[in-house]
Amino acid sequence: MSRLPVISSKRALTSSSSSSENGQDCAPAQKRTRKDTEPIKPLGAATIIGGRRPPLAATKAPMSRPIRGVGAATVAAGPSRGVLKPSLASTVAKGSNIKPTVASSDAKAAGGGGTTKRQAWDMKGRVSDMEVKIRNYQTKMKTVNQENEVLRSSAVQSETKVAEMQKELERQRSQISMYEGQLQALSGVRNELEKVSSEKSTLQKELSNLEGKYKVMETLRESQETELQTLKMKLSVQESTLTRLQVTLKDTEETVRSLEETVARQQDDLHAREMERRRLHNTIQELKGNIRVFCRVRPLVDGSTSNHIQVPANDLKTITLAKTEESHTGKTADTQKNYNFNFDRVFGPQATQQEIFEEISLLIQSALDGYNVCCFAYGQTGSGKTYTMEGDEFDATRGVIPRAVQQVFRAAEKLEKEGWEFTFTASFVEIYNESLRDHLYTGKASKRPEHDIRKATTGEVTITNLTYEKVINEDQVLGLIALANKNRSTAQTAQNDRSSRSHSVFQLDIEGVNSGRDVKCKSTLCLVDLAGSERMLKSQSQGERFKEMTAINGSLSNPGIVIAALANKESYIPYRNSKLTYLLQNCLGGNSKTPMFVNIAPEPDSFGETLNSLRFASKVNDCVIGTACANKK
Ligand SMILES: Nc1ncnc2c1ncn2[C@@H]1O[C@H](COP(=O)(O)OP(=O)(O)OP(=O)(O)O)[C@@H](O)[C@H]1O
Repeated sequence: MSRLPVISSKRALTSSSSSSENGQDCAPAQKRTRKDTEPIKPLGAATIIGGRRPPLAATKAPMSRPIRGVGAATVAAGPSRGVLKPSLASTVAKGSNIKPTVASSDAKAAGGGGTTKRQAWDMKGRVSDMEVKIRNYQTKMKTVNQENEVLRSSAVQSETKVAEMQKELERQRSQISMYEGQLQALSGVRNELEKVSSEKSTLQKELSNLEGKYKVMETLRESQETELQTLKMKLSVQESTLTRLQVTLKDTEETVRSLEETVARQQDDLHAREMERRRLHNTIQELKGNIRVFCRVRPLVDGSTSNHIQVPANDLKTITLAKTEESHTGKTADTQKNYNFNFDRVFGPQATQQEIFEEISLLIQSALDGYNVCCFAYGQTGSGKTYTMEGDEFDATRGVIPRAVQQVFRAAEKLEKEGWEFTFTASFVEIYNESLRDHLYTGKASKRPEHDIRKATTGEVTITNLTYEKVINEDQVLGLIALANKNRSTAQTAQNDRSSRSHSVFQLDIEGVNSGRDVKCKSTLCLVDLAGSERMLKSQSQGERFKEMTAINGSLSNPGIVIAALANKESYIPYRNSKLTYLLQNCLGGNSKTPMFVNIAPEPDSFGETLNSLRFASKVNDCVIGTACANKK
């Protein structure tokens, strides 16, 4: 179909080429053909034969008017039906070449048979020419018709070909659509392939990762295998060692059994020796005296030495108080009066807290052996009683109470290894003006309870509503002492000089049980910081102050009176004379050990009070109370 224009042009070319082949004569003839409306029919010649024509028209007609062959016409129509083969085209070209032949025949005819021109009058000749011409034309027509037939058959062939080609086209189209379908399927496949390939690359990455991990695991496995081998070797070594050790163990168990028997025997020995030690220890203490009095001289505030107090360096038991009496007349020399006192030990101003404690530590030890121990500090205000009993917070300056507590807990710890179990109960009470105040009270001040001293039928003395705190170590006791000091300073603020005029009694009740030996012991360690011992002139004291002074004086002298009564083995011991003696009755009797510190102030103006203190202490020192016995069951 698309080749039609090409064929037309070919046809045009063929036509033009044929024109050029025919020479110039043909071209004007074609032009004329287009202008003429009426073609000249061949029959016209016959008509021409019969009629007369002007010579010009007669000569002109065969020259100018080409006879259009049927074949030529058919050829013109032919190309529109399809593609012409080159052979056909040449045939057509040949067909178209007929024109010049006819034209030349015409020319011959017109010329009257070749180069000879017919005369006008030679009608016969001219007719014959015409007939020749007609015959030529007829021959030509036949040829053209034949060619036409050829062309037709060729066209039919072409149509068949076209139909075949259309069929082919259809087939190819369906093939194309099939291919397109396949292509679509293939593009799906390609997508699938791309997906698969991306999955593949992911899997490859994973694979390479896994390979890496595998390598690591492999290395690990190898190292673990090596380790396993080493362990196996060690195990086998250890197994053989174990076998050896098991044999040794049996031997050792035998040895342990025999050693245990030895230990048990030795523990029995140890216990017997411990009991013997206690007995001997306490015999020594008793020989030394259950009442022991120590004198301690406080250093002067400026560090200088006091002239009226003499503590000989070579005699640790004597103190001399020297008084220079001026001559009344002035004629005689001043006389010096010496007051000599003997005590269990005299400590000069340089004595340390450690030295002080060492002196009583053996007595404190007795508290764990079941003996009641009551340690007093006696002396005028400011003489150093509290310093001796409590001391300062630093290790070197700690007083008797913290050191005693430390010793008791350490000794208890050692005794626990020998089967003893101890329980400790602490209390801290103040006796002021014959009334009791709990130093460990932590409640509201307005709700402070009243206290009273009670004696049970067992002989045990307790204070009602008092805080009795179970303690298990030294630190807890130190915490309670700190609480007591806080309570005391609060009371001190409310009432001036109260602490100087009150007694502070720290008590540690000790109960020990040795269930293995079926032994029990019970004792009380009492550490008492007495009120200032200075005497007040009765004339200076009135009302409450007088009452207070009487109470202090009574309670201070009453321990001495009680001790004296005990020493004299009197039938009535006046414990009830004061709250202090009533509270401490179990610690003052024959069942107790009583160390007492008499503290003296070195200032010259304290001479009188110092003399009084030393006299009182000396009296106590002279008392010999009966043999103490431990509270053991
Ligand atoms: N041996 C000593 N060495 C150094 N300083 C001491 C000594 N004895 C006492 N002092 C100091 O002297 C001052 C008075 O002592 P302390 O308070 O112990 O006297 P006290 O007899 O308890 O008085 P009070 O009856 O008023 O309670 C305190 O500052 C104390 O630190």
